[in-house]
Amino acid sequence: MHRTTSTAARLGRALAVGVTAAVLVLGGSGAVAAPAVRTAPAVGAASHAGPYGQLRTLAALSADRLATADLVAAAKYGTGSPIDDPAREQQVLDAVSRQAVEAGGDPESTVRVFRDQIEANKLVQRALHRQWDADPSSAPTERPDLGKVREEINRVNGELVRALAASAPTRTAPYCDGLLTAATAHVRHARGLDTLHATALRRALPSVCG
Ligand SMILES: C=C(O[C@@H]1C=C(C(=O)O)C=C[C@H]1O)C(=O)O
Repeated sequence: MHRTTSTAARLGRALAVGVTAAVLVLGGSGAVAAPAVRTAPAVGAASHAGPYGQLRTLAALSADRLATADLVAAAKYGTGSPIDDPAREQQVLDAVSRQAVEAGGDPESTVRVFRDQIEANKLVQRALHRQWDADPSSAPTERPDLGKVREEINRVNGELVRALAASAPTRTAPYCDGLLTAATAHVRHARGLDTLHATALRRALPSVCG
């Protein structure tokens, strides 16, 4: 019988693709911090990369951010904490708006991109909660620390803000949509994303171009 991928397997895959997951796992013997590992392509290089490389960096960072949705979903599952947290969302949007100005980017378009990033994250969380409700044996057996996962989200947010600022001319170019589609497909295959995460990745990116 088909069995839904466990959270541990997903976390392993997230680590394998290089997403930092400094996750505090709560266990009977106390808290164990998983190792923090390297992340996506160096964003400092994004401004030197060509248009396709810049868009691939944006897609890769968006996939990094989406990988955290599995951990957030596990952190909230069975706790009564809602998937939607409007206060936290506002904090994220205020922070990225400030960071965009610091990075020489456009705060309005940065906020638009992050609204989509947040919707994509919640899309994954909702789907996983539905899966776990339908098949409790597939539900996570460990609960990540939401505060630690949010630290990781904040870190990816900062990288994404800087990558957006560094790719401003590419993002308003007429070829942006086509290149972004190709870059998204590349990241999907390189990361081995399943249908849910591939769908969410597309949901994360429609405001990048234009
Ligand atoms: C990721 C979380 O879940 C939702 C998605 C958010 C995001 O993508 O930044 C923020 C708040 C929540 O609405 C969270 O609660 O931290």
